[in-house]
Amino acid sequence: MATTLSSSTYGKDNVKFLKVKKDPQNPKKQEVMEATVTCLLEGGFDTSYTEADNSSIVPTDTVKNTILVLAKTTEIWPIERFAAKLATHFVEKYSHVSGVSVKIVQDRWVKYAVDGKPHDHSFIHEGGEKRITDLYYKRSGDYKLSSAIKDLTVLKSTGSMFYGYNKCDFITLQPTTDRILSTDVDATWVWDNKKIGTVYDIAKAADKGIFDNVYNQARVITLTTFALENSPSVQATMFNMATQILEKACSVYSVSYALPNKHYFLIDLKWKGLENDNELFYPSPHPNGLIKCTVVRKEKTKL
Ligand SMILES: O=c1[nH]c(=O)c2[nH]c(=O)[nH]c2[nH]1
Repeated sequence: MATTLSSSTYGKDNVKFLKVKKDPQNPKKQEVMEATVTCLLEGGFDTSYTEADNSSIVPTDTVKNTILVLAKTTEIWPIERFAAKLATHFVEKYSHVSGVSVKIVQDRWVKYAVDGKPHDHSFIHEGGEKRITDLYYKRSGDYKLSSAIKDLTVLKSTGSMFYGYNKCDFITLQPTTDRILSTDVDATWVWDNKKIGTVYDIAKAADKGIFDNVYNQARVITLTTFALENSPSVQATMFNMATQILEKACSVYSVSYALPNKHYFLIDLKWKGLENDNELFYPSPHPNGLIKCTVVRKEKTKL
């Protein structure tokens, strides 16, 4: 059968390292970054697929070595800076590379307090929560950079409602003004290239603290809104969170949330003559709701 290669990309996935950064004034005062990197190349590799000609292939082993050498020899905080460093490296070094995708997933190691002050080099691994960046960079100069919080698991035991929804002959759900709300936060924000500049300006934005600031703001907004709002629905809450991030972060173009609604069902104890006033729940493993949205600023209407 006559076929043609319609698209391809390749590289190394799951490249892991932990980097220690020492304070030059006090080498026992340290920061750590544990990261998992994916780096995929595209470009003039077609004949490796279609003619078994390996001459164009930069081996995935070389891609892995590059990630580790650049992790050792360059500044890698924040992850957005390291993603830009990797992407530009491959395009600069190999003339047949036309595009690079880099994804970096950072573990959340947080210094913990000893005698009331954060210890210099002892950290807690805060659950499964990750900080993520995704960069797709093309030789033409185009790029798409996003950052994300993933698997930040939260639960509130009251302060959440759900009523007024569509009722049809398939409905069994009872309306409630008091329920448990729980989710694994997946929040992603896409950066506005017009505000950041070229891919080489990502390092400048990093120097200004933009990536760390917005990450911290997005995390605080998510957690504060989750706690303080009497949630009418997951939909309304996530829109509210995304709007606040867009209000605060002028370099962000869009904000997306993908939130599972992890159900906790009230256990019926009437058979034992016991009232269950939202005190004992069954954590239902599945199914879960899954609610997603992307929010952007409204375009200003021209007068
Ligand atoms: O916040 C919610 N949104 C829904 O769309 C939904 N659907 C449902 O059964 N429970 C909920 N809760």
